Amino acid sequence: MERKHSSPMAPTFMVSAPGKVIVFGEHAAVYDKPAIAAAISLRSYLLVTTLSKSRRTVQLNFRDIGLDHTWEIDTLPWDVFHQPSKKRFYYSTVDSLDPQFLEAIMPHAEAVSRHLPEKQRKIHIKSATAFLYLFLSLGSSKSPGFIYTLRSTIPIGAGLGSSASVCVCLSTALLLQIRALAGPHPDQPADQAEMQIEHINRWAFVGELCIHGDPSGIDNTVSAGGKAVMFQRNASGPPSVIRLTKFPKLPLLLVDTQQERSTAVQVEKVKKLKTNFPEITEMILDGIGKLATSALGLISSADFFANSDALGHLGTFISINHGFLVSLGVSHPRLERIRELVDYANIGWTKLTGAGGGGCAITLFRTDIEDQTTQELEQKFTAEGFKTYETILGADGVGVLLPAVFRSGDGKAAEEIDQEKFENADGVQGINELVGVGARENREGWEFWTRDVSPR
Ligand SMILES: Nc1ncnc2c1ncn2[C@@H]1O[C@H](COP(=O)(O)OP(=O)(O)O)[C@@H](O)[C@H]1O
Ligand SMILES: C[C@@](O)(CCOP(=O)(O)O)CC(=O)O
Repeated sequence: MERKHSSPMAPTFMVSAPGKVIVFGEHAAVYDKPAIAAAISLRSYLLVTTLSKSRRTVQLNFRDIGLDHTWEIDTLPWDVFHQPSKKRFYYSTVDSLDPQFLEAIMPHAEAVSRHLPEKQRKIHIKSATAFLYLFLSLGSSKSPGFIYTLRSTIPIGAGLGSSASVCVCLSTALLLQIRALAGPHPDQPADQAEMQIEHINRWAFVGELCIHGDPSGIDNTVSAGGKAVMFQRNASGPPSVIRLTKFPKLPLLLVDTQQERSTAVQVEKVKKLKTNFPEITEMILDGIGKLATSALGLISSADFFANSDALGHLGTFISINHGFLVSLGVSHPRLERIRELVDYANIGWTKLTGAGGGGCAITLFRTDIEDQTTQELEQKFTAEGFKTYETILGADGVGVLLPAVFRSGDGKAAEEIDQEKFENADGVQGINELVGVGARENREGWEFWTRDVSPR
């Protein structure tokens, strides 16, 4: 209730960024091989409330993981982050974390969730570290107080890029607050939008570094820009990103093993394999990269849907990619069970997506499948404790709702999204109904940075 008495200095606003599926190339992407990923319709939403001048606190309220912590702005290590020799700017490229910054943040990050078991607290500390690193890098000691409330419809740690989408939301909100972003707006020149997406993406990558250690950058790249991309990290410079503007609407099923795992652990597993068996691991990673390149050739061909063999070829690439990932040791019996059920029903081709070790699998359907067959399969998945998702590939990237008010096109009154409504939205459906991007017809307000769509 106290909130109602405060007089906000800036309007409450919201940002949103999508999750993703990696269609080809996970793990190999970390070792500079090409990979293909597409944004999906599941998203994270971050509501930013500005406090009155007298309240010099910053509150991080990550509802889905139960993290709620408030820091006094004046006690944060601004002097360390703002030393002239180390100060970074909104347009800076940061590709590694500064140990001195991390050391300065640590006592503040470790102050969170002291009442919780160690395993859960560790997750909270990582999220808090990512937030504080970005807040101190981009913000100012003179900053007013804020509340950052996050809710997501992306399952956490399931290989669908939940962490990247959170980092893209944080980076966008902070860049908007320091007025480093002029958009998005409908008349924005494409090259300006492209540059702003790039700034968002660079800082989101810094957040990913805090959560993961050694991310390739593919997740934040596709979450920030949306649609689909061919991504290749480059040891000696910025990654190459090819926007796939004509990515086909593939008939995909997404199945979640509901088996917990961490991206950092799976990436570490592959690193160890590479250290112990460098030649053979390099061969596998190289094979995965070649599959991504071949798949790109296939889906870019003008007659992809007209050619009756093309979908089958793509499916074969998916099966081979999964086989390679099994060889890297990042599958899981629950993922293999999904593959077994799909293979047995003979309805398509399956691979794990994301880091593996649990998480999700994607199945590319054949075209001639009866509805009844897929329904029976989905029932089997449910009976065995899997969760299926329907999603659309090629969703919009990061978007903004500023102020956090919806105006319906049908003459209804404007609807304000306040802290309380957002916190109390009931589950995924409640979030989608309250703030969902494109979830309701005739709803105006959300704006997206639109990438240069000229083919590259
Ligand atoms: N909804 C969320 N709220 C807060 N933190 C989140 C959320 N989703 C993801 N994260 C952060 O990202 C981590 C999961 O990242 P990761 O293991 O890479 O899974 P994913 O494959 O979904 O990205 C979590 O431990 C947490 O730190
Ligand atoms: C395994 C990897 O290629 C993808 C990880 O995806 P996710 O965090 O599981 O959504 C790691 C990376 O590219 O950073």
